[in-house]
Amino acid sequence: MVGARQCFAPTAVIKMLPAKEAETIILDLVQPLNSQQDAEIVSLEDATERILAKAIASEVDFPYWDNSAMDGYAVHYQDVADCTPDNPVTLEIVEEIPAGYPPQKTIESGQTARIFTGAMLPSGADTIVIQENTQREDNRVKIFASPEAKQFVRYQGSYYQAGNPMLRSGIVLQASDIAVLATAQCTELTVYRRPQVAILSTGDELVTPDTPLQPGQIVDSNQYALASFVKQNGGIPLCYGIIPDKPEALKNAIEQAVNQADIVLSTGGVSVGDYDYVDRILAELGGNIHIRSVAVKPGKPLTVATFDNTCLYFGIPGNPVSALVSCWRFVLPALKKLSGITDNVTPTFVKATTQNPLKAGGKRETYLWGTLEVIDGEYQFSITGGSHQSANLINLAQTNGLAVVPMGETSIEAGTEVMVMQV
Ligand SMILES: Nc1nc2c(c(=O)[nH]1)N[C@H]1C(S)=C(S)[C@@H](COP(=O)(O)OP(=O)(O)OC[C@H]3O[C@@H](n4cnc5c(N)ncnc54)[C@H](O)[C@@H]3O)O[C@H]1N2
Ligand code: MOO
Ligand SMILES: [Mg+2]
Repeated sequence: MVGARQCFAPTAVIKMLPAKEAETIILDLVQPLNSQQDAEIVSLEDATERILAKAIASEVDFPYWDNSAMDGYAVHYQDVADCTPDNPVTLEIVEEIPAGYPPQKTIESGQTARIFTGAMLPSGADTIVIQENTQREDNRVKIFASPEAKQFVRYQGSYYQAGNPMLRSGIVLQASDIAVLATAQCTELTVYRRPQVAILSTGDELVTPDTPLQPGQIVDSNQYALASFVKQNGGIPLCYGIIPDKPEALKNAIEQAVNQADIVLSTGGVSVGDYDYVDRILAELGGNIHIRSVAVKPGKPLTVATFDNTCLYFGIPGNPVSALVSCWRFVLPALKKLSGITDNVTPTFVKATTQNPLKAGGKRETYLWGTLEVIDGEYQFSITGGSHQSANLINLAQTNGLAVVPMGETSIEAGTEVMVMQV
């Protein structure tokens, strides 16, 4: 726990933690959902983007049966091992096997079956000759080229053998996984329940978007931004709306949220102003405060607290850009780990060439928003035009990358390398 701050003590006593250190502390605080108590059954149709809570093994081999990979003829390899265009071999066609129908006959030496892609290989045959290398004459076929032994046969179990591990728990199910599950005939799966994330906007100046603005008011954009962020990342947003800067009202709302949600995100009220009550209330409610400030711009005030290991609380700054940067940089890894995801929970940083000079104050790791593109196979970063102040959410729209100017550095020249966080 970072040293406790007196409620209205000077800000100088609050230690700004480097981003990486804060990320480590936060991830250490996160207790992933329990794969039994926090799991639910979903149908395959509803499983996309859900996180597997129970590893999957199939009771059936794949391919299920030996079958043909091509349209052609099923043969004994020995019968056709030496054919050439000048010295073809003629075989008797004893059966036609379309996909979906079991073969009725055993192929003897000198015989063949007409076969189609996906159809079961008849017993006796071990190789497929593609029809391009043949010429049919009634119930006979001439083979003009020798295949390789076992060519174009997809053997039972050659891709997967029943009982082996198929999909591990902790993965986010994508279309390719869904295909595997369908093939394994898993029509119902055990996935982690979605985490519940309470969202509170604090501030007397805030109104909902449908309210005509009175002087001094501002629309509560954070509620919508954070709800969207939570949904995008598999959580259930519990929208608590606007809570006034009144300690009692705020305390009640925070207490309720902490009791209801896995994660609570409040915005505003975490800096040093006289109406910034969040830290004090968290302490009064018995929260264990681990972080109060991070060396990140925008997003310096960040309170991270835990309640009896059942709820992780993020007191996020009110400025709208700071709020989203804090979510991308610090809340997302926590949300992913809590959700049961086991791999790649931390943000992805890629090396890019910046098209523009990047400026920073040097005291904090600075995140500048813009566009990340791949041009001629290399990442290029273009900073968004306009003000990069934390209140300017307008030019944050369509951002897909945040260029990072490290702490201690004040500029990065155009045309040089910069690390960019993908968002
Ligand atoms: N003397 C100092 N003042 C400030 C410092 C400091 O170190 N010393 N830090 C500044 C920084 S950095 C930030 S970031 C903000 C953080 O302030 P709070 O988290 O306490 O947030 P508020 O004061 O409540 O609001 C800040 C700003 O954001 C607007 N806001 C708040 N909530 C919303 C919302 N839901 N939707 C849209 N906009 C919102 C609010 O109107 C304020 O303009 O503190 C600086 N001050
Ligand atoms: O850190 Mo504050 O978020 O600069 O605006
Ligand atoms: Mg404030």
